[in-house]
Amino acid sequence: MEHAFKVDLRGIIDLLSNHLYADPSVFLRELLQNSVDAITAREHLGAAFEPAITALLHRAEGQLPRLEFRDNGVGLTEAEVHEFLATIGRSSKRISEARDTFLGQFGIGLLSCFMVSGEIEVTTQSAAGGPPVRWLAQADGTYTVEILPPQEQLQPGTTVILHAREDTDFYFEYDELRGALLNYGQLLPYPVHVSDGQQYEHVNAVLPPWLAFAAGDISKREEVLAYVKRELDLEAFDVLPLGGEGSKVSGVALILPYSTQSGSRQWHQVYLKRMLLGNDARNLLPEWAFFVRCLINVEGLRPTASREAFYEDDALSAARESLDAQLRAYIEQLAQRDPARLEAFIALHHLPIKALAIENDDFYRLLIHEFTFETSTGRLKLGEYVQREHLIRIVTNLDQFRQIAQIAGAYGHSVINAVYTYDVPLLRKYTGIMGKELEIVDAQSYAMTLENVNTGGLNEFLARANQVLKALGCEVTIKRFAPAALPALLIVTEEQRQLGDIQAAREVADDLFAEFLDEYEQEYQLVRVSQLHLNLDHPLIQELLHVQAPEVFSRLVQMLYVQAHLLSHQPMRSQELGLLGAGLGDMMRWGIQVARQETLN
Ligand SMILES: Nc1ncnc2c1ncn2[C@@H]1O[C@H](COP(=O)(O)OP(=O)(O)OP(=O)(O)O)[C@@H](O)[C@H]1O
Repeated sequence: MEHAFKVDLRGIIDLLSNHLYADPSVFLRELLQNSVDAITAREHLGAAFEPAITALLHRAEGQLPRLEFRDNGVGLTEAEVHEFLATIGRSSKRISEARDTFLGQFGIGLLSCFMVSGEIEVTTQSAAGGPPVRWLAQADGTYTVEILPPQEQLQPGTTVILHAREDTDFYFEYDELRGALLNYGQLLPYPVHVSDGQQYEHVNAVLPPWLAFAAGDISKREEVLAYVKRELDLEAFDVLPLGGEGSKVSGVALILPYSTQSGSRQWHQVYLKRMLLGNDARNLLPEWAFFVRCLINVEGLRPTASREAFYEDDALSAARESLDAQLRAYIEQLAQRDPARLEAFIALHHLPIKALAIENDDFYRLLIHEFTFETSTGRLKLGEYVQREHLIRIVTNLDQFRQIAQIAGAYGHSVINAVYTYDVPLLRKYTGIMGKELEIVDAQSYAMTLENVNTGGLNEFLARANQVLKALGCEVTIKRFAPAALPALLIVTEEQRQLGDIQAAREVADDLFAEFLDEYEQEYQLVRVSQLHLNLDHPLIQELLHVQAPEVFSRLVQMLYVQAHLLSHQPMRSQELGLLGAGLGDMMRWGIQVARQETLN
């Protein structure tokens, strides 16, 4: 036996309201869209008429409001009412030859009215003639069809009547209704009016200036920026037109005036055939473009049933590629025409731009020289850096960078501090794309490049100096290096640095934490010592070689150590602070002694 499916309309309404549509106000979008389609269909018949869509609110004392939504479109015959209004999923538009010109196609949109009204009443006069028909549908899935007496003067068109419920009263307030119609219908090609008997408005009388700007009128630029500031509360960094001749997409991209991250919530205004679809263009814009907000109208794409996104098809890919190319072109043009503005743009949005450069070679070539890095010779654009250096030297740890930065300059090197997000992959890519070698530098291997000294005659001196600093875990070497004004350089290994941190923490910790730190410290006891490189080219070191008095010698070596320690930006432990205090005390005492001696003489 063959049976027909039964449909539980309440289940379907629940599905639509809770799972398909973002919020109940979309019933107005669906009504608008049906009216626009009906007017378009009537125009296809070649009829001459003034298209009009009107939303009329009726509010009577003590009663819930009623909305009459009228259009003078093609209307429906009795047979069409049964076929299209009363059959869920059946749409006159899908079977039409002109289906591409219509907004609707799924045959479910009208049901969204049940989200705000217990019944839907449709009165319609077909452009094909015949009597007017009234269709009255209940949310329980029952409906009646009534043939009304023919009226000579009646123009084709359709009126949908909805009755507010207690819980949906809000959507029937004049301001709310006007706002929603403006939101959805601002760009529609047919006039949309709203009235409650006292107030009246032509909702889409004024088109927003971005439409003309997108169509090529660049004189509208300032107007667009002012409009965006007023209506969207956005002081855009820049605005660029999207689309162009023959494009399915036309609109504007607003460059955000603040930094944003890829995960942050994004809004756009996306219109399909000039009807607002929603605020999400996620599948229309390239992923990397999270620093733009778009106001955009799309012509040849298919919406999903919820009408809040587009079908993933070839047309969508083509539109996305075209937007991708236009946003890139904007950045390219900034690079060529307005370097100062590009700099400001990069400063704002460097993270997404760097991410894009890492993944895209063309983009990399275009912008890599524009990125600014901290180097041992100040902040530099990579373009300036590579002109000066024959090798790119990068340091990936901040402490190491500080140590190396002290001496690199004297060797004619500049090193890049590459500790920030994307720096390393971005710079590493340079060799492959631009052909310049890159070296990741660390402080110890860098210290190896200091010039060794024949220590033959200095062994005794080195033994004494090492004896002084042994308790601090520091080994003394003697080298020649530039700058000659730097008497000593302290190089601390990563492990040693952590030990320094642990010891500094241990000194201020309470008992329980101190115990834990003690244990932790044990693990680090075996690590290599730090190294104090004394600079033989420095006059002070030359003199130190001849100092015999043990007390003076120790103090001088300790003070050289403390000075180098300070310059290396290491945390000062109580040992170093103690040495600094005692050393300064001695220096002052000795100075006073010398002064006294001079007075006596
Ligand atoms: N204002 C109207 N004038 C003339 N016909 C209408 C009107 N509103 C609805 N219809 C008819 O009712 C059918 C069903 O409308 P409904 O809004 O449910 O779906 P649709 O517009 O075809 O598709 P979608 O679900 O994508 O909106 C339409 O295909 C159209 O034939």
